[in-house]
Amino acid sequence: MTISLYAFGGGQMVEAIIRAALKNKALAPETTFVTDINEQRVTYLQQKYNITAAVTTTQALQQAEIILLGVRPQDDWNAILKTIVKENPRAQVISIIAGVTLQQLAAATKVQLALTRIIPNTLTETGFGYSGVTRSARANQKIIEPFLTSFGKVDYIPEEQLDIYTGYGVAGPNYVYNFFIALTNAGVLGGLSRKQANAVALENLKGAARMLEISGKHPYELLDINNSAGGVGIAAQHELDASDFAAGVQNAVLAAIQRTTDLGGKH
Ligand SMILES: NC(=O)C1=CN([C@@H]2O[C@H](COP(=O)(O)OP(=O)(O)OC[C@H]3O[C@@H](n4cnc5c(N)ncnc54)[C@H](O)[C@@H]3O)[C@@H](O)[C@H]2O)C=CC1
Ligand SMILES: O=C(O)[C@@H]1CCC=N1
Repeated sequence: MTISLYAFGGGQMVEAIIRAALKNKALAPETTFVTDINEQRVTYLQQKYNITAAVTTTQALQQAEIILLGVRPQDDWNAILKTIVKENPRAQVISIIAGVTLQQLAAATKVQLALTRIIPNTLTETGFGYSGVTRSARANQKIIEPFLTSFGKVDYIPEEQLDIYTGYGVAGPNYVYNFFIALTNAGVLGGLSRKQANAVALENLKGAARMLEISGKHPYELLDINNSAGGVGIAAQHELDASDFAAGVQNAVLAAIQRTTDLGGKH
């Protein structure tokens, strides 16, 4: 069964959510509405997904079961919440805005809305990737869950963990993309063609992930299998251990978590 949705902000993340939710039949094009201040986005979304996208459409807002807050922390979500209170205060309101807390959202209006905060992952169409989710007292899990699970796995977490989830989990594909680039460049440096290097790295990435999943082994145990005594793997391991590899990744994650908290705090 589909649910009607009205989204404020039709940027990258809302598009990724809608694409997966339409594909998985949690949304139907005829009851999916997006408003954006950018006319080009409106035209693009309309043409690509056959949904209604517009600069404003009050009637659709009044009828929506779920309202998605898809703007950035720096945008005027305060004014959007006031519009929601005026037009449809009973809807389930889901915010994907990084760093902005339930308390900050609630403080923008006098009426208590049915708020849920999520931090979605851009891997929406893959079936992988967790959204971190924190519900307010008024949120209705039964109504929102089929929608949430249509674009990723769902992890209900305490709100204090949402910023960590954002910098670590949701920015997570970024770290993997960077690792992939570093690795494939190494293959090319070693003498493989770009095509070969990409293909080998992708297989290894998928295979190693699967190995972690099916073996249940700690990665140190898997490394032990891959590193023969006095051999090739351990020579590479020595160089990695002597480098800033681990600290670089960890510092990047900590910076992303800090940036999430700063962004929310500023607005
Ligand atoms: N891109 C990502 O990987 C993730 C993004 N998020 C969150 O999603 C939100 C959107 O991020 P992106 O899609 O990457 O940004 P984006 O910049 O692509 O999208 C924001 C959209 O909101 C529109 N907008 C701004 N003010 C508006 C208003 N008052 N009314 C209607 N539309 C308005 C903009 O024109 C733009 O199209 C942010 O709050 C971000 O923290 C959350 C998880 C992951
Ligand atoms: O870069 C961003 O702001 C979004 C939020 C988390 C990941 N991407």
